[in-house]
Amino acid sequence: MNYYILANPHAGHGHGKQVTDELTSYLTHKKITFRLFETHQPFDENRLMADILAQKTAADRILIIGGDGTISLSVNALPENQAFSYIPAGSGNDFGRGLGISLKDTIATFDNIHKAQPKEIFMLNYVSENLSGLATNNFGIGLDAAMVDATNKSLTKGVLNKFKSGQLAYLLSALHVVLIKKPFGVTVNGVRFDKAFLFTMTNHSFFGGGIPLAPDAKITDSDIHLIELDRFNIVGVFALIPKIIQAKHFASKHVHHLVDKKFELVIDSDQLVQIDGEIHKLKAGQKLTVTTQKRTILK
Ligand SMILES: Nc1ncnc2c1ncn2[C@@H]1O[C@H](COP(=O)(O)OP(=O)(O)OP(=O)(O)O)[C@@H](O)[C@H]1O
Repeated sequence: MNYYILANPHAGHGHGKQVTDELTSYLTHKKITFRLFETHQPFDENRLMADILAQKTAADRILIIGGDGTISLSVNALPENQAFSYIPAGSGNDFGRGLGISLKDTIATFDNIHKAQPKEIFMLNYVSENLSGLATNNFGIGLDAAMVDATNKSLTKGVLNKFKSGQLAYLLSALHVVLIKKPFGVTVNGVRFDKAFLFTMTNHSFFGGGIPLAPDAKITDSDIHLIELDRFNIVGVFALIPKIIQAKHFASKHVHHLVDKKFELVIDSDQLVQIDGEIHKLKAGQKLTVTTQKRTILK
């Protein structure tokens, strides 16, 4: 049995390389055979995963090293029945947090992987006219999409990530976007929201680098958690931000928490959406269906 490792050395501003070097030295020392496939440019995961799938045998294992972007792209390139393992090496690492994997101890994480039995987890499966795929973390319309868009464009993120403050970068972008983002209308599973502001679906707890947006969501079940925040007065919205970080936001009457196996929704106006931190567009009037898909992990 060989490990086929897909690694993003640039994840976590170079942490991906550190983790990969540490792991490959350990594997060599332990005489565990592996082949390493490193990304050479953004969005290389699809090509590398195709190479891996063409070369590996049924007995071989796939191990992914990187952040939330790497795992999302990699999983989208994997067939539904292909098991995988994951070692987080990004800045936000929400998927790693959702899995309950150590974000620090690479070797302990690998030792667990090496002796693991297959486990079922669930991911969001989204389908609309122009947009379909799997989300390993979350699918957000409105505020978080605007926030991710602003954060991606912001120089601030690069500076703050050097100090390992990815969460702070998201927070600062959020503060700015909260002031300028307009609410939107949406109908979801027959429920109407006229002033949706934050509208995010997830099936594990974490968002934006460790913020517990859906504290009771579990990656091991097929429930999808939808968190909707109405746009109300701006002072109130700002006051909710620390409550979200402390997982106390469900006490607010402006926060709605829907849990279901399937969400069907239509938005009233074109909106940016963020899917695992990547920005896309969803058009007004287009039906979006979100369910879950079962995947197998060794962790
Ligand atoms: N060789 C490369 N050179 C430059 N960028 C790369 C390379 N390989 C991958 N990337 C890009 O690296 C980026 C960061 O990857 P990833 O999202 O996994 O880590 P992160 O952003 O540091 O962590 P997180 O998403 O957990 O906050 C992705 O946008 C990916 O496209």
